[in-house]
Amino acid sequence: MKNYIQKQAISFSHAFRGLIYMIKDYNSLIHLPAAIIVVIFAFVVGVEREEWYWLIAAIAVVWIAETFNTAIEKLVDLACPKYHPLAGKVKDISAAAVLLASIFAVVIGLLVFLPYFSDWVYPL
Ligand SMILES: Nc1ncnc2c1ncn2[C@@H]1O[C@H](COP(=O)(O)OP(=O)(O)OP(=O)(O)O)[C@@H](O)[C@H]1O
Repeated sequence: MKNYIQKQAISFSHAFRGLIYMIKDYNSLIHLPAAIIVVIFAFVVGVEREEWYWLIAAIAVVWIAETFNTAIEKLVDLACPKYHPLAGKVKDISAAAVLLASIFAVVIGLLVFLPYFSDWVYPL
C-alpha cells in the first residue's frame, strides 16, 4: 500500500512538472492572464453560483486543450523535426482543438457577462 502511494506521489510530481513546462511555454501563457481577468470580472459583477460553474468549466476546457496541444506539438517536433505535410496537419488539427475550446469559452463568457453588462447600460 505504501509503495502504491509512493508511486502515485511520484506520478503526481511528474504531472506537476508537466504543468510547469506548459505554463513556461510562451504560447500557453496568454491563457493565464485571460483566466485571471475573467475571474476578477466575475467577482466584480458578482456572478451567480451556476454561472461560476460555467466560467470555471470554460477556463478548464481551454487549459486542458492547450495542455494537450503543447504536448502534441512537442511530440511532432520530436518525431518529425523536418518539414512534412502530415506533421503540419497534425499540429494544425491540435491547434484547432484550442481554437474550438476558446470559441466555447468566449460564448460562455458572453452568455454569462452580457446580461450584467446590459443592466449597466439600461439600468431601468
Ligand atoms: N514539421 C513540420 N512540417 C510541416 N509543417 C509544420 C511543421 N512544424 C510546424 N508546421 C506548421 O507550422 C505551424 C506552426 O507550427 P509551430 O510548431 O510553430 O506551432 P505554434 O502554433 O507556433 O506553437 P509553438 O510556437 O508553441 O511551437 C503548424 O501549425 C504547422 O502548420
